[in-house]
Amino acid sequence: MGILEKISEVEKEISRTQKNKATEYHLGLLKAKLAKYRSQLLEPSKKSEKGEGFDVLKSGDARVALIGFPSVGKSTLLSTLTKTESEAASYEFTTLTCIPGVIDYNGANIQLLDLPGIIEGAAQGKGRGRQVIAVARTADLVLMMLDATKKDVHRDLLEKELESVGIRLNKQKPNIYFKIKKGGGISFNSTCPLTNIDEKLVQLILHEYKIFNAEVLFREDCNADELIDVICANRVYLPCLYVYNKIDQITIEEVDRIARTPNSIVVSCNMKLNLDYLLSTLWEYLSLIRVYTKKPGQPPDFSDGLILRRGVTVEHVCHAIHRTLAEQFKYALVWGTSTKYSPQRVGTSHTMHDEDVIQVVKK
Ligand SMILES: Nc1nc2c(ncn2[C@@H]2O[C@H](COP(=O)(O)OP(=O)(O)OP(=O)(O)O)[C@@H](O)[C@H]2O)c(=O)[nH]1
Ligand SMILES: [K+]
Ligand SMILES: [Mg+2]
Repeated sequence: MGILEKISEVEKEISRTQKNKATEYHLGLLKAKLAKYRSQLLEPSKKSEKGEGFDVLKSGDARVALIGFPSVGKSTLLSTLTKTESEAASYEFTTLTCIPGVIDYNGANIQLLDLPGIIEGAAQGKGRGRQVIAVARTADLVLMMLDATKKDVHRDLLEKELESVGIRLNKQKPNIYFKIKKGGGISFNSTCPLTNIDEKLVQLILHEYKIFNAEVLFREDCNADELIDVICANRVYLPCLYVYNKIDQITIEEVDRIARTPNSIVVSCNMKLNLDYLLSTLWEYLSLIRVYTKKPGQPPDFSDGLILRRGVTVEHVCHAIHRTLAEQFKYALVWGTSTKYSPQRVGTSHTMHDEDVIQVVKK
């Protein structure tokens, strides 16, 4: 019997079995069996190694990857926040591929990717861990879903998995200037006192990587790990939101404690608790802003804002409106929190805020 047949046999048996006190144990065993078969299905065979079903086209204004242990409620969240249905069930490894959905929020399209659960050893290729992690690297944000009824070890384990493949969560890229040279040895400098590393250690590390000519300038007090990250150059720095699901199952004191930990949000997907707050936090963490355009003598077009990133300037806005607008730019009028007066006349280098209104005046 093939693995898929075994799975469907067990599924049939589960649906045949009446749910009551007497069958509790039997049902539990069946579910464990189902999870075992499903995890076997996840073992990378030569075929699935390539990541079939995982190369989903990037679309929309931002991409969010759902990472978590099996059965924490990832698919339930996707089905709740988007128009896409992703199968959710009480057994582990229900989801086997990458399922994209779209969150429509503040006029932005945020691509949400439901993924198979990952477990310890994922980075080494356990289950579909490697494919899942590869998808996470392409995201603008990791939404790490955790089961609020379980201990915090899950969070540490997942962080370690992602760390081990070069994903850095809620960390800035170390401020070290590093450039490999053709000759001249290693030039080492710093603009601040270094308490974790010295010239000798830097040299040792660089030699380990067979680098003998380079310029290294520490602009902050970094340690050896951070230097290695810069040398390796393939690290990705992603914001991460820890979303604790199933708070309907824990005490209010526990909810309160978890909600106070950094970068964490408490929700219940089943009860639809706190999902609005989750969305507004996602928006913040993705650094998304809306900018509304206005034609002279007309009210702003609030129905169709431009979705941009925090920190964009008027020049970026011009490019987003039309390819050639920046060349014809004379000045712009801006209303909103980015200016002292409303409206204020600004140039191309002015930085825009969320919900600003702009009117571009051409030459
Ligand atoms: N009590 C409670 N159960 C929930 C909640 N959200 C989801 N669940 C249940 O948790 C189980 C697993 O949900 P899924 O959405 O399949 O979880 P998943 O993380 O996608 O699981 P895999 O795809 O197997 O990794 C289901 O039985 C859900 O009904 C919640 O807020 N509270
Ligand atoms: K599940
Ligand atoms: Mg799922």
